Amino acid sequence: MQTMIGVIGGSGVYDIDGLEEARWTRVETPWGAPSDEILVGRLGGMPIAFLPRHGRGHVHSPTTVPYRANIDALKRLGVTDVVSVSACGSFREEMAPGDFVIVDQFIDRSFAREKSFFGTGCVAHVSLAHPTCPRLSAVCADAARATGVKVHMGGTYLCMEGPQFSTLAESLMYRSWGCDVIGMTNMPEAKLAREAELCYASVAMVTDYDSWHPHHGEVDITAIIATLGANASHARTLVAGLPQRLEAERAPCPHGCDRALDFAIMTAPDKRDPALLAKLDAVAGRVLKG
Ligand SMILES: CSC[C@H]1O[C@H](OP(=O)(O)O)[C@H](O)[C@@H]1O
Ligand SMILES: Nc1ncnc2[nH]cnc12
Repeated sequence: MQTMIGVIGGSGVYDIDGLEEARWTRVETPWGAPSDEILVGRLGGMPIAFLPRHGRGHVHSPTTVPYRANIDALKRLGVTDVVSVSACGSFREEMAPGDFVIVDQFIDRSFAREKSFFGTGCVAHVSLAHPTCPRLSAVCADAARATGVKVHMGGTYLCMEGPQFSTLAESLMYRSWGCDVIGMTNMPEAKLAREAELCYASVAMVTDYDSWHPHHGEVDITAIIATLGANASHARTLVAGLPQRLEAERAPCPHGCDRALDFAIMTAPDKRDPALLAKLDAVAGRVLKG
């Protein structure tokens, strides 16, 4: 199978440059419209799809991002490896604004979002103990280091609902839980990527110290936006470095991301809802066909 990179650009990252044969494409999905058209093309000879998570012009809030449509659309286009690029607050002194954190764990505190492609008529339970792909994460870390930014390998991302930032009490509590960074979007994105059998890596770019830090006061969106600009430029350089670090002919994921549904579907074949099965054509076609 051919490798195809899918990049989901977060706040401040609404396009990428350097693509050959680039065109913005509208993709319809059974889960509605994705956040925006998707920029498809080739980068360093490798097929790539770029989707701005909030849409160009930042239209969608973290709650209204159509997460299922976004992941389905990338899968439908042939994407095999999803790189999520996000802004985040930091709970660690050493994870400073401008640093990149290659996230490997999540605590999901979001509550107003659809979190699964499956449900009544086709129930599935995928494993999420290791929600990111170590192979793809290592590639992202290497590409991030090459941009010159400080890279932290591994970190726990607290996903809050938002759109308001945390209270001081919440910020202190998340810190006491051992969280490293905080954002509003990587869940349910990572869960859905796993259900869709896509490798998923999360590059979290620190913009602020949330509100716990005694010397940095509360989160200030103006300061965040100032940091976003430099982070976004490093993110674009990181993305440009991905194709040379990935195999064009893709070996199966050694961590099994691309086989996550092998034993996950619980609903007996004769009890499955044909309407839901039809919606699952891209996400679960591999295991539902035949
Ligand atoms: C602009 S600060 C808050 C906003 O930024 C992050 O977005 P993304 O994860 O898409 O980069 C954060 O999650 C909030 O949505
Ligand atoms: N402190 C913060 N909390 C939640 N999301 C963020 N995105 C960037 N900074 C953030």
